[in-house]
Amino acid sequence: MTKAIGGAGLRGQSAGSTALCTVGQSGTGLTYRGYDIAELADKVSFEEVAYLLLKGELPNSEQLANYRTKLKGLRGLPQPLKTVLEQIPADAHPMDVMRTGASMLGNLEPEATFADQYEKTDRLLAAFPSIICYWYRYSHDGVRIHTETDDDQIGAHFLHLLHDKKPSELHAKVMDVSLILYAEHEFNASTFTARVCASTLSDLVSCVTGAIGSLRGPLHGGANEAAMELIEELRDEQHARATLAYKLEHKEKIMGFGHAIYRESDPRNGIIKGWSEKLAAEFGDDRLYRVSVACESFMWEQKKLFCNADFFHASAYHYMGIPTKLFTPIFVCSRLTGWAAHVFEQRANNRIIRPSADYTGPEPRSVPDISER
Ligand SMILES: CC(=O)SCCNC(=O)CCNC(=O)[C@H](O)C(C)(C)COP(=O)(O)OP(=O)(O)OC[C@H]1O[C@@H](n2cnc3c(N)ncnc32)[C@H](O)[C@@H]1OP(=O)(O)O
Ligand SMILES: O=C([O-])CC(=O)C(=O)O
Repeated sequence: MTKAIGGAGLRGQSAGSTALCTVGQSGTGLTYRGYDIAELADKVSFEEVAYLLLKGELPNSEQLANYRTKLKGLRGLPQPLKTVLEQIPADAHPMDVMRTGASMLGNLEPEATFADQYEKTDRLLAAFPSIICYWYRYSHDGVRIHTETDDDQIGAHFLHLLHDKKPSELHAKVMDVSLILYAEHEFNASTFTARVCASTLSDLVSCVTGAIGSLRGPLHGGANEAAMELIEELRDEQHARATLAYKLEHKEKIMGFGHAIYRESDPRNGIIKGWSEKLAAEFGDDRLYRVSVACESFMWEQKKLFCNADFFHASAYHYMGIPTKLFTPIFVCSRLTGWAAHVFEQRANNRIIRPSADYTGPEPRSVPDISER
């Protein structure tokens, strides 16, 4: 549940309207076009959620089959894009790779008119896992991968490209759920970036590359990687509590905790936490899961701070063999759907977004000659 909040960061102020999502308004906290996140994560696939967000309603069986076939056909990367990806060093930030990859694709396949927006979004949706995995496998393993797998689901396709083999049913399911959880979240910082860009009547890829830049920061999407860096250092529950106590005493932010809108819990957390527990059991070493649970209880006891969507994603992704540096790019592969749906919505009822500022500078004065400064 939300409580009234105000102050810096435009907190608590409405910056527009949307039919896509509610955050903190319904009993359980998060809905996409009226559907509760828990029900979506339980009953449908990410491709159905993408269709829902982008086209307005869940697809029927035939529409879903056609949509999957279409997306599968768009996974290949043009040679000039592969050539660019091959120039990017292994120690580059993978979110910079995503930004450059999206931007290069936008150069090669520009959005000629807004009527192309659905086609261009589907292309990005299909190509993003290929972009990040092509760069990762080339720069880290020295191989040029073929990016067109026959996996029905985008999550399974990502794992297939990354590990060069089809994922287990469990891993494919968890990736699918993860993509659903990350798909959309109202006027968060990256989506708002996309909408501001869209409001100038810019092109879709510019909106998306700007949004990638906003998502990159550790206060937003980058928190799942920062959470992993924290938990991998924790030996056991006692060490977890002592480490957090030290950090809180030194006024450090604990990444993966807290939220700008939710006040008591993030409805995505319980879902990914449940899958992380299952993955821990399969993995055969549950240390990361146990220390994460210890962090969760400690932070609630001490600060009434709760895990957001990112915290248990860290252990879940790690158990599936995903390198930490690829965590936030996966968020991009999912959130693209929300960003694009917001761009469509902004374009359909546009006025340039241009707020005012409260001036705090000097009173009007005249320019002194340079010899007097
Ligand atoms: C998918 C996502 O993007 S979810 C967000 C991912 N980001 C993170 O996990 C980063 C860590 N969390 C944070 O930095 C913040 O909680 C944010 C950025 C998510 C929200 O920021 P705000 O809206 O400013 O937080 P909020 O107003 O609730 O903060 C209240 C108090 O709790 C503190 N606080 C909030 N989160 C944390 C945290 N993770 N660790 C320690 N203290 C915290 C704040 O410093 C603030 O203290 P103060 O009143 O003494 O200044
Ligand atoms: O809503 C926010 O501010 C951040 C968030 O959880 C998200 O974008 O998923």
